[in-house]
Amino acid sequence: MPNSSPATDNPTLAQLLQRRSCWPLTTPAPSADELGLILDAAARAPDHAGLVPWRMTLLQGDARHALLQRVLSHPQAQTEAVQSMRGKYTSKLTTAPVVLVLHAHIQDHPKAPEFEQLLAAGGAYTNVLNAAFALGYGAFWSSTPGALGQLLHSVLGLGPNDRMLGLLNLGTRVNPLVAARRVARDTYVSEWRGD
Ligand SMILES: Cc1cc2nc3c(=O)[nH]c(=O)nc-3n(C[C@H](O)[C@H](O)[C@H](O)COP(=O)(O)O)c2cc1C
Repeated sequence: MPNSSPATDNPTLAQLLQRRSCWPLTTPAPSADELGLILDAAARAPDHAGLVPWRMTLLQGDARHALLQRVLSHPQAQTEAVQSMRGKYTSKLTTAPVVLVLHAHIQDHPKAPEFEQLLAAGGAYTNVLNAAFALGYGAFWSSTPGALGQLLHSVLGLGPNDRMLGLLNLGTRVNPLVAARRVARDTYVSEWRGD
């Protein structure tokens, strides 16, 4: 199998092969209808036993700043380590016009263990990235460094079966799109021929 991508005139696949993460992001945000479509794409992820483990808490406008303030004023945030991260937390929670706090709700299931539910959630969020890109918006999936994940878990009132999986920011790209450097396919695919 050659390692370079063959040409395709399939527009869906061509777009998928060009997807990039973009940061920073600004207004305009996706319209309500566009955002609905982007979020609906999550529900087309493969999902063992139909448990719908992916969850997203949607933040827009002033709610982003309100959540940041709740995070920073949380009793567990009154440490030097957290306060030294104020700038980073502010950037992650208030730069893009739309912020999705990503979490997975894990259920006990005899055939779908936790790791499969986390994989399904990852697939759902990747669909969100691809849908945003398809509509011409920028998106970026990032971690919750330091104590941010635990603080968001607490401020959002999540439970013991909820796992924080990061932040997905959505908005308009500030910088021009730079083509992705392709990873050679044989880095991640090996063919087993039975000999
Ligand atoms: C779960 C997860 C967490 C991530 N966290 C960060 C992060 O905190 N900071 C960062 O620079 N990139 C992070 N990334 C990587 C970016 O989202 C992005 O994939 C990377 O910059 C490569 O860009 P590309 O998607 O255009 O190839 C994360 C990716 C995943 C899947």
